[in-house]
Amino acid sequence: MGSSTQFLNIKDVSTAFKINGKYYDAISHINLEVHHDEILAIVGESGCGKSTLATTIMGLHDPAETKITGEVDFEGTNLLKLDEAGYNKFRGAKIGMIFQDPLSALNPLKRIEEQISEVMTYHTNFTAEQKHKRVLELLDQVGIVNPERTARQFPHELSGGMRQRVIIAIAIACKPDLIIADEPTTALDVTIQAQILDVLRDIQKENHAGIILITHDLGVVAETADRVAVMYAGQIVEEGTAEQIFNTPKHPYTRSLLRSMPQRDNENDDLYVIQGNIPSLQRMPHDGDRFAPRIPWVKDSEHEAEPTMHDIGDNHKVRCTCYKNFEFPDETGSVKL
Ligand SMILES: Nc1ncnc2c1ncn2[C@@H]1O[C@H](COP(=O)(O)OP(=O)(O)OP(=O)(O)O)[C@@H](O)[C@H]1O
Repeated sequence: MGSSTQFLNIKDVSTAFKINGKYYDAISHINLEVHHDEILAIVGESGCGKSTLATTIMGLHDPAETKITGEVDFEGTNLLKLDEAGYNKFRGAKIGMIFQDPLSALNPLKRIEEQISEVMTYHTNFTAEQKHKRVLELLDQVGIVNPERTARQFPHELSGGMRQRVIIAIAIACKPDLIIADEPTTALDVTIQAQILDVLRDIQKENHAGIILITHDLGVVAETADRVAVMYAGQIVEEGTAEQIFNTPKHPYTRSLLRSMPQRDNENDDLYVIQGNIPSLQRMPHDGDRFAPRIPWVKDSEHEAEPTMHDIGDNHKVRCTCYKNFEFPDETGSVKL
């Protein structure tokens, strides 16, 4: 991946929420780059900060309740310095967003055509005729078989999968360079899920967009992503190509996630369960390896006091040194879970 295609650079970004008058970090010192023509998956358990990262990039936080530091450089503009009017020029135009629940993202009272056209009315000078043509083109691009008919329908007349296709059509209407998809297939059944992921992949290829795909589902990541950032407790703990993450995972958290993933060809139903939980924001440790309490058999001396990201070659990065000698208890045979 050449650095020339990089267009989003997230630098040292932290977002803290105000809880009972005090600020607590939900994401801490995030550094990430997104390139054109790639799908970057952000993966981790519920509560690890994936959505907070997405909404921070999109400027969707109330400044009275959140403290955001760092820089989000999008094609030369630091998004974090924009006011609401400034952000509105980017959202829907150069940055498209796809949320988990297509029903709540659509207006129940408006026909599909009107909802897709709106974004073009706001961001382009298209005539009514041009917009109509583009609506049909978009519905076709997201795999809707009868665009004319669907354009005239209301959201409640469509299935969940169709609604998610419409949401994608809205997100890509102005050919954004960046698409942020937050759990885009979680509400859908497996077959439809695969179809929607195909649509996303096709769009990324056709539009040369960069896509940030947020998911807790490693199956989705394996199907779709070019690169992967694994998040734990508000930090990135490992980053690499999909191949590096799936074939040579390093961080104990990544390895635990992979071990807890159901395998199609695995006859053994006993899935690995990661001990404990992600700490709440108020209980988040600030020193040491945040994952250490969940791998208690690893000695303190194996962890760095202040874990940093290590580039272990070919841009494969891993936080903390504890990965070096890490083994699961059943691999060493010496510790019982
Ligand atoms: N507005 C808020 N006020 C206070 N705490 C928040 C707020 N939004 C998120 N959090 C907390 O921040 C942490 C990260 O949440 P976030 O929703 O970003 O995680 P996530 O990985 O996207 O999880 P999920 O997959 O369940 O959406 C959690 O502890 C959550 O409770």
